[in-house]
Order: sequence, then structure tokens, then C-alpha cells
Amino acid sequence: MRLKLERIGKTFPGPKGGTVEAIRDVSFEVGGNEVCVLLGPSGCGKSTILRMVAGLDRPSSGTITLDGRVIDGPGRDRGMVFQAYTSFDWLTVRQNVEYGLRLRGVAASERRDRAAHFIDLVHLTKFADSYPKVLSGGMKQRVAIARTLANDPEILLMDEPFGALDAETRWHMQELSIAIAEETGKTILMVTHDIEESIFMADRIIFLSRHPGTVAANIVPAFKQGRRWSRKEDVLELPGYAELERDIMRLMRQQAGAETEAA
Ligand SMILES: Nc1ncnc2c1ncn2[C@@H]1O[C@H](COP(=O)(O)OP(=O)(O)OP(=O)(O)O)[C@@H](O)[C@H]1O
Repeated sequence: MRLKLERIGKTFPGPKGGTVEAIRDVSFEVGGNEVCVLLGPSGCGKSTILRMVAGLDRPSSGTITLDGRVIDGPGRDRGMVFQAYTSFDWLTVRQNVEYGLRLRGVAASERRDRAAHFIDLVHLTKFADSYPKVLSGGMKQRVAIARTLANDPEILLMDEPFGALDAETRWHMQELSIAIAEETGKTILMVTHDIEESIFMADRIIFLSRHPGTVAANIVPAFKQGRRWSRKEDVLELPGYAELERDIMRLMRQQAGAETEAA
């Protein structure tokens, strides 16, 4: 699996008839089983990039390819998880996870087995027959992840997936996502503006500058030595963590400064 963004630009129609340049000349690559995080100040174009990879929006210039094929629309090879809870309230957890498989005509017994597997992977087996309304926010988000994984995408696209969760649930979800990447071998491309989350989760961090978004830094956190840790505190105490956090905070501050000077 290789996702390749080559010189991507995106402009939107502006409020007064002109155009707004959201991102400019963005190039980066994501390899198989990589956890890649898009990080940057608000409005730098993170969601725009994710939506174009999902095929929900088209680049104005440049090309995005997945294994050499140009992305020109949504496809089953890419599964999207949004910040808002997107489960169907009238379906149980199991029915939600089976939904995409049912649409594709997967036989009932296989549907059930695959759903059970992914429900187990997100630790919801006891709630398989419950409806989303009895679940907490974190549990609902785990349903969304299981439902997306059940469709067997090559790459999981997550847009601020834990943004609506409380701090404790959030770090449990970060750890669970790393466990899922390890267990399934899937690639994850995730948007966040949380520096700590990005350093804990990422094999690669694409740091975008503010408006129009460009790649200001493509960071492979060397202190992790190519490994992943299952417990967040084990990463926070590694030598090198604090330095990287400080460097990224400086990048963020420079971007804030750039805006103040431009204003
Ligand atoms: N459909 C659209 N029409 C017009 N402008 C848009 C559209 N979508 C995004 N933009 C603009 O593109 C820029 C990037 O937006 P985007 O939502 O991708 O940023 P972001 O980095 O995800 O922000 P945040 O962290 O606040 O969610 C912003 O200036 C935004 O106003």
C-alpha cells in the first residue's frame, strides 16, 4: 500500500466572488501499515486533504494516487471515521457493523463472523446487541471504527476522531487505535491538532503551515526507533519526547506569529 500526494493544491470559491487558496503544493507519501498524522493550526487545510484522499473532494491541481491508481472518487479501499458519531440509532451495534457488508451482499454467516471479529477488536462484544443510544461517546466511536474496518479498507482515514471525547477516553482510544494498527496491519491517516496525540500515535507527522497550508515539516519521530508502544505514558517518558514536543510547539507558535504579522 502506498498513498502518494503530489503537488496538491486546492482553491475554493471565496465569499466575495474570488477564490480562497486552502492548500498549496502539498506532497507527501504514506506507506503500508504506517500511522501518519496531519497536524497544524486551525484552518491549515487538514480536513481538506483528508476529504480529497477520501475522494469526497477533488484537488484543483496535482494528483493523489493509491498504489498508482489516481483517486477520483470515494472507494471501498478507503474508510472514513468522522469526529461526529455516525452510527445508525435504529440499528444495534452488530447491525451497524454489518451494514456495509449487507449492502454489498455478503452472506449472512460471513457477515456475522466478520462483525463479531471487529466488535471484539474494539472491545464491544458485551454490547453487540445494544443500541447506540445506551453507549458512551467513546463506545460510539469504537462502533464507527469497527464498522469501517469491517469493510476491509486499505487505509483508515480519521478526521479528529477523538475530538469530542473527554481526556481519559481520548487516550484509551489513542491506545486502542495503535493496537488496531498493529493487529490489522492497516494504514491510518489521521487529522488532529493535538500535539501530544500526534507524537504518541504517529510513525510520521505531516506538519502544515497556516493558510494556505503547505508542508512545513515531514517528521519521523526518531526517538521512537521505529517502534510502537501500547501505553501512552511509556512514550511520554522516552528520551526525545519532550524535545520533539517543544520543536512542534515552536512550529505552531511560528505559524501563529505568521498570522499576526500578516494581519
Ligand atoms: N467547502 C469549502 N468552501 C470554501 N472554503 C472552504 C471549504 N472547505 C474548506 N474551506 C477553507 O479552506 C481552509 C482549510 O479548511 P480545513 O477545514 O481543511 O482546515 P483544518 O485544518 O481542517 O481546520 P480545523 O483544524 O479548524 O478543522 C479554510 O480557510 C476553510 O475556510
